Amino acid sequence: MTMASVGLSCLRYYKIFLSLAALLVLIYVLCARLPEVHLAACVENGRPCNEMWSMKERNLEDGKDKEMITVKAVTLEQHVEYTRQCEGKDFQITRLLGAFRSCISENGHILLKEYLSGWEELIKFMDSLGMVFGFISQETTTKINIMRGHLTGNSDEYHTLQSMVRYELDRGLVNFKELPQDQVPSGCRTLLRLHRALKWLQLFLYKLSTSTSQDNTGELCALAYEKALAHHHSWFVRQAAALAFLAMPPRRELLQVICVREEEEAQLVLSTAAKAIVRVYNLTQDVYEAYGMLELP
Ligand SMILES: CCCCCCCCCCCCC/C=C/[C@@H](O)[C@H](COP(=O)(O)O)NC(=O)CCCCCCCCCCCCCCC
Repeated sequence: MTMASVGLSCLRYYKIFLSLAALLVLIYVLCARLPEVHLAACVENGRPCNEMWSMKERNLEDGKDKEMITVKAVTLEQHVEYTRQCEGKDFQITRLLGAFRSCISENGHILLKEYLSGWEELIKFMDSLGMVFGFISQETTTKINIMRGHLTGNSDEYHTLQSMVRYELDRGLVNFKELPQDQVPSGCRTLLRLHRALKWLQLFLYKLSTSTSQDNTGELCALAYEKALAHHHSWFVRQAAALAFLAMPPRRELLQVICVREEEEAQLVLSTAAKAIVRVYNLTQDVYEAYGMLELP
């Protein structure tokens, strides 16, 4: 047997091994069972949410224009903030809304503690979808932990996004050229990763709010991902994300995790969440743009 033929057969085994590995990963992702999501026990003022919702909806005149939608959203915001409970669930859309709303201070600064609580709620959401989303949840947790590390002991400097940017820039802690291997990544760089993912989330929430039960949630995810995030990720991460999207639960199940039952309620909750996130996203984007930090390595 010549060296060339040994090399060729090794290459063949290597290819077979690679294909098998890819197939196994695919089967694992497709077969991983998402946890059984029971119908959410959504209680508001001691009554089932949908009952409360129909009452509220009846009290509002029906209208298709934007203004009417805003009126409805304001009503929802007031209610979800104080009374809406989704019993027995880790993830609470009220907490998510509360965090992303309250992270904007009166002068339009982003309060980091509240911002990170919003992210922690999103981690709970991902965790409730099962293991397939574990790597995304883990990556998010890593970024949150880096941020929490910065906040610990430097709470004044890291009180807001704006104070963090000033502090890190003044001390030369932001690296514009390359990611330093031997030091903790800066808050500016870390938050930028989360900020980019918020773009994905706002697009996804809007798509989900305007979709129907016929729409494939994985496709909605993928579309939003292509638009907002894919170009920031390596080839490997893009493949892993594509596999995770295949395992996205159907819309109906997602809505159960969010704890809404009726279509109208779903649209309101999702678009309200998207709006709250857009405000945070835009304010953050302005800061990163102003300091030329949108491409931090
Ligand atoms: C529930 C569905 C989840 C779909 C999530 C879509 C985003 C998918 C891509 C995430 C890939 C994460 C893998 C690692 C990426 C990192 O390379 C990359 C760059 O970091 P580096 O510069 O330090 O290397 N990291 C990141 O971009 C940070 C990604 C953070 C992902 C956050 C995703 C949040 C998803 C929240 C879903 C919640 C839906 C809520 C509905 C009410």
